[in-house]
Formats: sequence, structure tokens, C-alpha cells
Amino acid sequence: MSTAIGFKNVSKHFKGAGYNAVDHVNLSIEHGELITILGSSGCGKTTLLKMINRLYEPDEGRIEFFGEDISSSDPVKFRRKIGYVIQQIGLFPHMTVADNIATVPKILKWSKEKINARIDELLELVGLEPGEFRNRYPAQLSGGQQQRIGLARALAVNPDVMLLDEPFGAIDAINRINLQDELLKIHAASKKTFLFVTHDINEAFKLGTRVLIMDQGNIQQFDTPDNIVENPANDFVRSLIDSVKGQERFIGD
Ligand SMILES: Nc1ncnc2c1ncn2[C@@H]1O[C@H](COP(=O)(O)OP(=O)(O)OP(=O)(O)O)[C@@H](O)[C@H]1O
Repeated sequence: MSTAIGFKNVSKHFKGAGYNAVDHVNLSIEHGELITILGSSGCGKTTLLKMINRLYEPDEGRIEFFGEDISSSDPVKFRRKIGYVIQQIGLFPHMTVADNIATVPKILKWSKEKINARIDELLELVGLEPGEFRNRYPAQLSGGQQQRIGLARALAVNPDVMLLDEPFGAIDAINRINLQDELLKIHAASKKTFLFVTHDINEAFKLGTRVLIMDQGNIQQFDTPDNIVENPANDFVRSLIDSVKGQERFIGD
């Protein structure tokens, strides 16, 4: 396995804040992992993710992408190697599903045939019938369907790394479970590196090959779900686990 993402003593400080949003973080993520990043609101999850695709620059430290320091890359070209899915989806409302998915392939000047084949392949991958959905507009889709299109668009050019920031946060419980199951299949088939931010403990433990637990910009524990449940690193992690123990869905039970 190769290391997909490395953080070397990375900090990010926002003006006026009492503490670093991300505080001297060191971590190493192997290619092919599905890392879930878990923590309460404001603990630095989104900031950590946005430093990977250079929407934010660290104030200190270095981030490596397959061994290369990302600060020396061209941000726009670099970002095309990374899929990005957010809760607000951000589909282009005036464009059809097909055109939304084709955005980056068109920028990269793929042939029409290749783009059309890829659109159909991706729609099938995210569980939507191409004949039925290709020509619809975002307003003609449910929230869950829009989120599937967001996922398809992010996967279009087969990025090495996918960043997913609470992608299912606004989806109802039943659809959310279906989407989680499909994400697991998509990840397994892609063999790529996925980083998935959530504040839902059940979601984090269900999806993550390893779970990164954060509080106030610091990593509290970074380990497999089983190891975290068996050996919580500190009181913070212990109370997090205790808060969901006894719930039917919790995999640690
Ligand atoms: N652009 C910004 N300017 C100033 N402060 C910011 C900015 N973005 C984030 N912060 C602050 O940095 C801290 C971490 O924010 P971040 O969005 O990373 O948290 P989070 O864990 O993703 O939270 P949530 O689950 O609510 O999305 C917070 O205190 C937040 O207020």
C-alpha cells in the first residue's frame, strides 16, 4: 500500500479564534482506505478536509499527496485529481443530470462517446436508471437522487481521492442507510481513498475502515472501529462511545 495523504504537523488558525481550528495534526492515510472523520460541530473536520484540496492553506506544516508536497502544485489542476461532495450538493440547476456529470470530462476534452459512456456507467453505479435520469434537471430530483448525482459527478474522472463532507447530512434516515450501503460498494469497487466527514457516530463506525475522532482541532483517536470500541484512548472517546451504546444500530454492541 502507498500513502495517499500525509499531514506533517499541520495547523490552521482563523483570525479571532481562541484555538487552532486544526492543531499540529500528524496523520497518514493509506491508499484505498475509507476514513471517516468524526467530531462535534466546530471541531475542525471541514477545515481538515478543505486543506487537502487547497480550499484552505495551512498556517504551519506540510500536506503530502502521494508523497508530493501539495503546496507546490497548481491548485486548479490539482483539484481535478480529487472528487469533492458536500451536503449542499451544488449541482448546476440550469444543466441536465448528464451535463452536470460531464462538467470535468468536458474541461479535460474527453470525446463525446467517452463522456456519454461514462455518464451511463456512473448513473448505474449510483443506482439511477440512465434512460430515466440523464435528461432531468436537478429540480426534478429528490434530495437523495440529487446527492447520488453529486457523487457521480465527483467520481466522473476517476479521482484518486474522494472528499465527502457530510454528504448525507440532509437525507432522511431510510435513504441515508441506502446511500451508506451504496457508498461502501462504490468504495470497494473503486479501490480509491475516501475521506468522509460526519458527526453521526453510527455512520462513522459503519463506513470507516478507520475512524478519525477529533475535538478542538486535535486528533483524539485514529483507529479501526473495533479497536476504538475496545480501547478508547481517553475520556472524550469513551463518553462518545457511551453516548450511543445501547442504541440498536450501533455496531459496537
Ligand atoms: N472561514 C472561516 N473563517 C473563520 N473561522 C472559521 C472558518 N471556517 C471555520 N472556522 C472556525 O474553525 C473552527 C472549525 O470549523 P470547521 O468548519 O472545520 O468545523 P467542523 O468540525 O467541520 O464543524 P461542523 O460539523 O459544524 O461543520 C470553528 O471554530 C469555526 O468557527
